[in-house]
Amino acid sequence: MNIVEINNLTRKYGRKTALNEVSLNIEKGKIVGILGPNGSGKTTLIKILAGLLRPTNGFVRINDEAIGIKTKAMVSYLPDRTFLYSWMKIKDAKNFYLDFFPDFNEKKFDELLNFMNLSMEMKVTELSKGMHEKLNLSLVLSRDAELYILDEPIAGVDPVARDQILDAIINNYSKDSSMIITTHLLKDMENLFEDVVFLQEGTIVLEGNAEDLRNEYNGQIDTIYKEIFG
Ligand SMILES: Nc1ncnc2c1ncn2[C@@H]1O[C@H](COP(=O)(O)OP(=O)(O)OP(=O)(O)O)[C@@H](O)[C@H]1O
Repeated sequence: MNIVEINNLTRKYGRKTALNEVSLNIEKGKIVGILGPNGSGKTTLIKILAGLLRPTNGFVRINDEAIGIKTKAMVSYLPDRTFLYSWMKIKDAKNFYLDFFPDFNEKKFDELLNFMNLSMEMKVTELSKGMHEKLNLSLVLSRDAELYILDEPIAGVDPVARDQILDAIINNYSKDSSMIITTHLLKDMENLFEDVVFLQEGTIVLEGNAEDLRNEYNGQIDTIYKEIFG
């Protein structure tokens, strides 16, 4: 059973083709890494899945539904930029999510916040970059969503916080849900991925089960990445 079906997807920005006839199926219950250098089309792909950008051509289905209100309700999306207001304390951010998303799980959020060493009274503007990422990730993972889409979840955090975030992702992942994650930090993240997809200039150049690729290429995904893009 596929959670995501992408068929001949093309996205252009004016003359620039950011995605060129991409086809990809993502199986339910998997954690999939979308990998590729700057400008390869990762964010474009993710924004289309999150319903924030329209394709120029082709189609995408999530749980057999065309992108729209129904799929937006199933997808919990972590953008690569912050989306909270500067007047907010963490407790306001929580209430904002509670109001907005019927699947927001308050208990899960309280536990995650505690795990991330954050507290309700902290002001959003007074958080460091890494703390901010931890908060955003706590919010996004606290939805009982079918599909989580995380764009660069550990960029800009120190190694200890990185491990903490990776643990939070692993602990909060259930086989009933699926995850799509983009990253440049393959060394840190590759063990999380069951499947990986390599994007180059808007085209898929390699995809498959991470363990199979390690065996086939006799190296880590990080090494394969450097061979392809280096
Ligand atoms: N709003 C836009 N207008 C014009 N071109 C854009 C726009 N957004 C992205 N592009 C172009 O589309 C291509 C793909 O960009 P995208 O942001 O999807 O890449 P990415 O793989 O996410 O890169 P990064 O790793 O740097 O975040 C790039 O060539 C980029 O310049």
